[in-house]
Amino acid sequence: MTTLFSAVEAAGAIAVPSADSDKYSRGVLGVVTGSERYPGAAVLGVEAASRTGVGMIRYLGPERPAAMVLARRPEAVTADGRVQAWLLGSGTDPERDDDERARLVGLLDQALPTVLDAGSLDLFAQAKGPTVLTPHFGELVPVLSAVGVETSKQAVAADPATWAARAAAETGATVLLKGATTVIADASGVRFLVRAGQPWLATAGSGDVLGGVLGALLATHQPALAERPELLAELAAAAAWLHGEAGRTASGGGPIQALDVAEALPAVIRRLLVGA
Ligand SMILES: NC(=O)C1=CN([C@@H]2O[C@H](COP(=O)(O)OP(=O)(O)OC[C@H]3O[C@@H](n4cnc5c(N)ncnc54)[C@H](OP(=O)(O)O)[C@@H]3O)[C@@H](O)[C@H]2O)[C@@H](O)CC1
Ligand SMILES: Nc1ncnc2c1ncn2[C@@H]1O[C@H](COP(=O)(O)OP(=O)(O)O)[C@@H](O)[C@H]1O
Repeated sequence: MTTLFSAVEAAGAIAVPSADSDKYSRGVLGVVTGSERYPGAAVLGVEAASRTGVGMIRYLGPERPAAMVLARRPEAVTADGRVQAWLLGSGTDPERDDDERARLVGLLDQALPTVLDAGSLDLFAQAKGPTVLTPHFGELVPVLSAVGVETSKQAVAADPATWAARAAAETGATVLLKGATTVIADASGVRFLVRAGQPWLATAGSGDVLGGVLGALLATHQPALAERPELLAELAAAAAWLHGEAGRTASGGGPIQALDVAEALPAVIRRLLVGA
């Protein structure tokens, strides 16, 4: 059944720390995003994840984006270690060498909750854990083509719900198809429509911020996801709702940049949790 996702449901997706929480029990998000060409995507995703709330972020991407991530967020850790969920692909190139492919496949073999965005969308068949694909209309076309379904960006734009459901059915992943209305579909069909955002969100890097929000929600719900797979679509919808609402809050009717959206997240979450 499809429902329009609500603020109450989004509030339920926030993992609030308790007196016995520590940074590991809250959840660690591993991030492999950004490249020489698009280093900013790494900064945007890490900033968004950190402002959504997570115990720790391990940024494990290339050197230049890593330096930029640390300059913006010294809290990020660039050493290998325990991780509860992965965010892969924003700002990366799907034209990777064999070593990089083997490394990413190795991460996917861990079967942890994973967001596959942008340059990592082609790895959906290698993902072993609960996986959310986060394409825009243009990016859904090659995902479908890889499973033998030919379509076009125009066809997807004309009927996003149908194509999101088809992609979920064919790939076995949960699909978050971005747009003015974001569609979340899983194996049971279209689960949620999210219309929290507004057109000022159509700005470069906005999707990289969404990836960070979703990564944080997966990392903070890893044990629950293992018990309740249908939670994945709920978390994806919550991420789209938080992203949209943060965009609306940051904008107030005027222009915004992607980083503004990430910075507005704590206020949006505070309003959801304590109504202030
Ligand atoms: N600061 C940074 O580091 C930033 C880094 N970024 C990173 O850049 C990488 C590439 O991102 P990208 O998918 O936007 O690819 P890009 O080559 O621009 O477009 C290819 C074609 O796709 C289409 N298309 C694009 N968007 C669409 C949409 N929303 N809805 C529908 N269609 C859309 C459009 O097709 P057309 O307009 O020709 O129909 C366009 O020609 C990716 O890794 C991302 O994370 C970006 O987030 C920006 C900030
Ligand atoms: N007209 C719109 N109204 C509301 N939200 C939008 C609109 N256009 C884009 N968005 C949102 O902005 C984000 C754009 O993501 P994406 O296309 O991946 O951009 P980028 O690659 O620049 O990060 C998505 O979350 C999408 O839902």
